[in-house]
Amino acid sequence: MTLHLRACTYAYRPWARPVLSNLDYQLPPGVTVLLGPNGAGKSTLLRLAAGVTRPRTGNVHLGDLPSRARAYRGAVAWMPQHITAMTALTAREQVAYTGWLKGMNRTDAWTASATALARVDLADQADTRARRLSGGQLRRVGVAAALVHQARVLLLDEPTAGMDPRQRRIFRDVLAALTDEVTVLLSTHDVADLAEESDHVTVLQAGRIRYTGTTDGFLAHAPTDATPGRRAEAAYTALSETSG
Ligand SMILES: Nc1ncnc2c1ncn2[C@@H]1O[C@H](COP(=O)(O)OP(=O)(O)OP(=O)(O)O)[C@@H](O)[C@H]1O
Repeated sequence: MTLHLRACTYAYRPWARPVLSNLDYQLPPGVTVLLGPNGAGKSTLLRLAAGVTRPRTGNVHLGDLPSRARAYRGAVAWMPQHITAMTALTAREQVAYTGWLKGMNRTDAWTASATALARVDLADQADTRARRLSGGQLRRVGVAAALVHQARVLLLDEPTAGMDPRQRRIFRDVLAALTDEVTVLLSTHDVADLAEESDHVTVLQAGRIRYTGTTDGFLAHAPTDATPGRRAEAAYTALSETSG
């Protein structure tokens, strides 16, 4: 089942210039990294894909399922850019609560919460109140919440922001361990860290798709003398500079 945004236009105010205008986007299978400068519209695209924001015109589907359908919200997980610590809840309770909101029963959500926290290396903080966690730990709670209900599509808004290098590596391991049935779209400014390990790259600029395709195709935009290990950054810079 493919997630498809068709002719989507979105503006935050009726009179404002649209952030996304007549955008067509089809999410390929595997892991896609969404790149773009601040304000390009990455979070907006992810919110539309998650069904938490409706396009002014156009539509969003997962296969035949429209984003307004209840089943759509069960099939898609969204990790917002800003994770809110729920007052008085522990990390495990917060993740379990997300599972319950997504339709799991209480027992399954409680069990799956512990598993998801272990996957992001946060088992030792499961009983800590979420509001006492560091920024990087809270982001891992956000990733765990996205993993908890076995969604088919994961939409992750800057999942590695604020994570230390070890945690970023663990996050890459989490992605690598996902089964082929799971499709991922994640936004990041960590171009070097994530882009070279993804299957696909999408570059968004001022609400338009500047590039979408395989990671190899993306890296081919790097100059031939680009330093090994910095090819993704070089490719991104080259694409940004040649934008029309
Ligand atoms: N709640 C809002 N109200 C009004 N304008 C908004 C709102 N959220 C975002 N915008 C505007 O929409 C545009 C796209 O924002 P968006 O957050 O989607 O970009 P982004 O690519 O995710 O940026 P960043 O990399 O900084 O997170 C920006 O011009 C931003 O100012």
